[in-house]
Amino acid sequence: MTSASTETTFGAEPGEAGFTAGLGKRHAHLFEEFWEHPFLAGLRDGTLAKEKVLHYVGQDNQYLTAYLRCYGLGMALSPDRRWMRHFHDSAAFILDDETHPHHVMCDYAGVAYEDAQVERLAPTAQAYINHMMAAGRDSLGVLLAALLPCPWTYTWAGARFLAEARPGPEHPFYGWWEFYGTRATGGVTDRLRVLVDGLAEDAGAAERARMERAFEDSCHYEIRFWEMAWTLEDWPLRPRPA
Ligand SMILES: Cc1ncc(C[n+]2csc(CCO)c2C)c(N)n1
Repeated sequence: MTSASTETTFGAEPGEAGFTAGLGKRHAHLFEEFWEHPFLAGLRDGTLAKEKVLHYVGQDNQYLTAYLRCYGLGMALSPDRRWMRHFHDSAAFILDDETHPHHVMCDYAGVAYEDAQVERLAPTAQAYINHMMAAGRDSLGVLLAALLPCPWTYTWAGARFLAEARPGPEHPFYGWWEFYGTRATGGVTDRLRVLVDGLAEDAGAAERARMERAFEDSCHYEIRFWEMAWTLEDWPLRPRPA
């Protein structure tokens, strides 16, 4: 980490010429695939089977716990207290606010939030988590690049759906869409993009390439996470013999 990266502007707007703008352009097809996935389409038209929604909630709660641990890795890699404040505030947001979309989904499924929790991670959720945790053993830049598709895909899709469909409170997933399309929009994603842009400026070509690969893999995992919920993915490939 060079001293220049500690001067990263916190809270500025990401520039269109920056590293993350390039990531967004080069991997735009993955954002479209994310958008087109039948699970997200079901969140748009409100037709999702309850068991798919519940599978998602159980796995996603574990995913958020792992995301919090990644903030812990970020805290350990933080060059100064401004960075620590960033991870501290970001962790508080997940702990205090990000359970809301899960509550919306549990209400839809008619199941108490506590009863939707699971112990065991499905293969895709486990693989995504392992990928993020491994990025945290590389560098702050690679870690944050791996963490970026998470808010970027959700807030992008949220803002797009709110603008295109203008759903009202009668929509069964209104609170979910409103959370990612409004409350978590911009702020979370733009702040992270500014940080990744600053770190990429200081990184050498090899580290920038690892940042891009980490970002791309996380985009794929975001799509696979929908697929995991859609197919009720679990470890056994076939039912146990009787
Ligand atoms: C698989 C998966 N990907 C993204 C999110 C959304 N999300 C989770 S943590 C975070 C960062 C901001 O607090 C955001 C936007 C999710 N819930 N599950």
